[in-house]
Amino acid sequence: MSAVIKQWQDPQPEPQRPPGDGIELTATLAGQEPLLTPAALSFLAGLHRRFEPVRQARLAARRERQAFFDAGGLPDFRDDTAAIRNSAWRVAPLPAALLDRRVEITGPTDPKMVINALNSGAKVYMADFEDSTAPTWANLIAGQRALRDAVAGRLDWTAPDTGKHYALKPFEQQAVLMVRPRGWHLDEKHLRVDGAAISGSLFDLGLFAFHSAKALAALDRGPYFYLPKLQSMEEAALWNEVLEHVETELGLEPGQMKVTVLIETLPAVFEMDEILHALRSRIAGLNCGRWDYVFSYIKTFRAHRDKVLPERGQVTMTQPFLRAYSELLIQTCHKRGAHAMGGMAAQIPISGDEAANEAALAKVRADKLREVTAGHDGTWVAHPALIPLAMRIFDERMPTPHQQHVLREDVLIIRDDLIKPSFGTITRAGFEGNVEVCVRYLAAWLEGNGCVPIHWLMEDAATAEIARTQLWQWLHAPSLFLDDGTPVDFALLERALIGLPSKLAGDAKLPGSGKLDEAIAMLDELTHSPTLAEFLTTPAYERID
Ligand SMILES: CC(=O)SCCNC(=O)CCNC(=O)[C@H](O)C(C)(C)COP(=O)(O)OP(=O)(O)OC[C@H]1O[C@@H](n2cnc3c(N)ncnc32)[C@H](O)[C@@H]1OP(=O)(O)O
Ligand SMILES: O=CC(=O)O
Ligand SMILES: [Mg+2]
Repeated sequence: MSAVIKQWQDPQPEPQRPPGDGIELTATLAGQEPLLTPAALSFLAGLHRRFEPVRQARLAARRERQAFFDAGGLPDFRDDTAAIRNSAWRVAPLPAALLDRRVEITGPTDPKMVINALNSGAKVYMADFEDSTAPTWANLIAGQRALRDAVAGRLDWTAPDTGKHYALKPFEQQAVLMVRPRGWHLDEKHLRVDGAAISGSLFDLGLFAFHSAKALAALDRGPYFYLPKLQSMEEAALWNEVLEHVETELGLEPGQMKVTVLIETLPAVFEMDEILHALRSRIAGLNCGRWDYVFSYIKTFRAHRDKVLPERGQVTMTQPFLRAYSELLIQTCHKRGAHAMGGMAAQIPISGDEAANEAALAKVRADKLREVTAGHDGTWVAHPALIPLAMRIFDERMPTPHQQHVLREDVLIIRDDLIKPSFGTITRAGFEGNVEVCVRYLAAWLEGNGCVPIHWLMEDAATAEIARTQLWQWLHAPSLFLDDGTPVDFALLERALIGLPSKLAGDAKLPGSGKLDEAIAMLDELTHSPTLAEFLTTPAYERID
């Protein structure tokens, strides 16, 4: 289990800032000053002042578009951007370090994870301030420090309980570092500029770039980023402007900072060409962020009774709407000279049960085989033990560094393929499983842990969001029944919630055990609310330090 970071131990002298500069830090941790220097804060404030109005406009555009879907509208390819889709252009050539990305490991940014991931043998490590991180100030500061020290080659860590020492392998043997900042919808409440919270995206990306961009550029390693949860080409254009500005401010070459965009919202799948185009001087690929994509499908169609999905376990990548999404992503990327990255299988290794472990690994193997056969250029794993398995499959099936030559011209995907209803059932176990995952994940998150194993599946903000939005949609859809004929109603939810504390009581090591009551109350409130909350993490963020 990744440890929750508490505090730094090495206090530094207090830096001085001019009074009345409009910058306010509302939290302090011993030792945060070397990161949040006056120059770094002024750089972040500059980002905020320049880009906050546009961020707010983009968030308002999301709300407007959702109102159209709620009124019965359906997503579609845009008329006003047909010229981008229909003309010939390619993205800028990819840097050498990003040509072969066959296996990427992802994970939170505490020092042990960072060292383990960089040493793991994966081609890339995506250091995650997003789906797998609960953005407590302590986690963010420790993560930023770990990444800055890793880039500088001086990160090491000793486990306080066992005394085990962790140190980085030589640079040439490390995975290539990519950083995923939070999405546009999240604020960083601990840094306020002119009275308003700065965007979490700008804080995460800006602070990392401020400290490490020059060093990474000197190593010919970017910096490189994964950009999450975009919904439109205008949001991609905003990112491009931010990155151009950062390059200018930090004295980097134009296009030095490369990005991979997660296509993990339903609106974005209709704008993949446009997103690549908006970022064409710096984009290295798109990624099938399948878990958020399913979450977004549910959210977009919250009011569409005919698009209700079956229980989570039945929504696999072989459902027609998900297969269409992955094939269109591959076709679009390869046409434009970008990598088409696959996504995350949720299974993790199971210790102490050989048969169950083999069954879990077989599912991961099947998923990776599907990806490489479809034409993906690489994939994600959640755990280091899965790297050899994924690597073997890609090595066997992809002898070249990537397979951009696989154009998938056999694929013809139209709008209706991408929004096709899925068939399946909702069982009692599926309903109760959603309740359990929501409560346990939320409880862990409130304690500062953004990624936990539950029943040997990796659960993070994206997978938990599927469970949460499914419950809301099922409970608010008229006349919905479990496969045994039981009506899906609030009585069913109450029974599941009431039974949960006793079901979990025996597990003293349960992440989040101190926050179960708070999590139960939150889920109860979120599911009863007549409107669907856009993100679980927004109200939950108000409750963490
Ligand atoms: C939908 C999406 O966005 S997917 C992307 C976001 N999600 C992720 O990145 C998931 C990352 N994975 C994880 O956080 C973890 O693997 C978990 C929580 C699922 C399981 O963690 P644990 O229960 O600690 O796993 P386990 O005990 O088997 O770990 C064994 C070792 O591997 C390490 N490890 C596990 N996962 C990772 C990882 N992703 N990166 C680096 N090291 C890891 C552990 O730190 C531990 O190290 P140690 O032996 O030195 O102590
Ligand atoms: O970020 C990845 C996802 O699946 O969501
Ligand atoms: Mg995601």
